[in-house]
Amino acid sequence: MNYISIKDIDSLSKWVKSAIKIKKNPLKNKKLGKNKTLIMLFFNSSLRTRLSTQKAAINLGMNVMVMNFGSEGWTLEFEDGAVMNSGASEHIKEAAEVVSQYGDIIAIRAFAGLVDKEKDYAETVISGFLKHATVPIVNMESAVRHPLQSLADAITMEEYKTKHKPKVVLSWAPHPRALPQAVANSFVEMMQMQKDMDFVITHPEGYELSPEITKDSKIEYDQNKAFENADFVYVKNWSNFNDYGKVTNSDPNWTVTAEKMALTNNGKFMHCLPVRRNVIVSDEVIDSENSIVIEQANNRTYSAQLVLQKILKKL
Ligand SMILES: CCC[C@H](NC(=O)CCC(=O)O)C(=O)O
Ligand SMILES: NC(=O)OP(=O)(O)O
Repeated sequence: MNYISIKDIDSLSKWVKSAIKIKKNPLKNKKLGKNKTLIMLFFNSSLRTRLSTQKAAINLGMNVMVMNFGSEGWTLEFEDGAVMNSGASEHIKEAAEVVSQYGDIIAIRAFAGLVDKEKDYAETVISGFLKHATVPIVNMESAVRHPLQSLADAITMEEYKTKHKPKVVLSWAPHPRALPQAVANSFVEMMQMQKDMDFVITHPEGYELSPEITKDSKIEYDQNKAFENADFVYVKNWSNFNDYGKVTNSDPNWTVTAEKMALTNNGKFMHCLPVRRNVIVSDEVIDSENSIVIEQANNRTYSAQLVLQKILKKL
């Protein structure tokens, strides 16, 4: 069993309930991971994913090895049949098979390069590990998806929802750098699995996410209209998908302010973090009692622990 996409989950409601049960007694399965090793490979920076996934493994009694592959590992070649006479020092085939000798589960973070859309949306890096590794693979944010994050998001909304069918808004906000679409993609895919939520995506025209992700999800180009009567406001920047990897809009009118949150139904503010204060969201909003970003980050441990637990039980 691998965990690459939120769609690897057979029943989101059952997984969310199981994660909340784990949260109530996180050391219940302390023996399950005894003498099993989680290897975490980071091609990019992390705070929450690195610490929460390691904490989850420790809660299950696992050994953990962490490597900053991006700065400490060899440059990898992902093309089969490549003549390796230039940059790459090692082929993914050897790297994945060798790492598989040292661990029982491999977790990988490798962000989108945001240069070659085809390469990124082919999930080249994590697909290379999936193809050549001989142990299960967990996605800690790939080019296209961040399923540990969106499972934690689902757990958090379950804990904080106050009505049967809450209105949930995914809102773009400006950012000075070109960021991946992965977090937004996984949030959309998770929301499409929710049975009783009213979901809308809001962003400037031209900032549509991949239509293969959004499918028939509702899109509202007027942010204020989207915020009206919302119960949850999930905010995330992403770089342009159509003009791939570019920052073509930095409009500060999309920054989430108290005035915009006043349009909601006393809505909760959510963000995966890290967040650029006073660019993505004002201090007033993220410091308000309606902000649940810290509990959302806390739930990353239980999202990861449920995934690892399910994989360990199948080893
Ligand atoms: C969980 C989010 C990870 C990453 N975020 C960033 O790279 C933010 C970097 C910055 O704000 O400088 C992203 O947007 O995918
Ligand atoms: N939300 C999240 O994945 O945070 P990090 O990038 O700090 O791991």
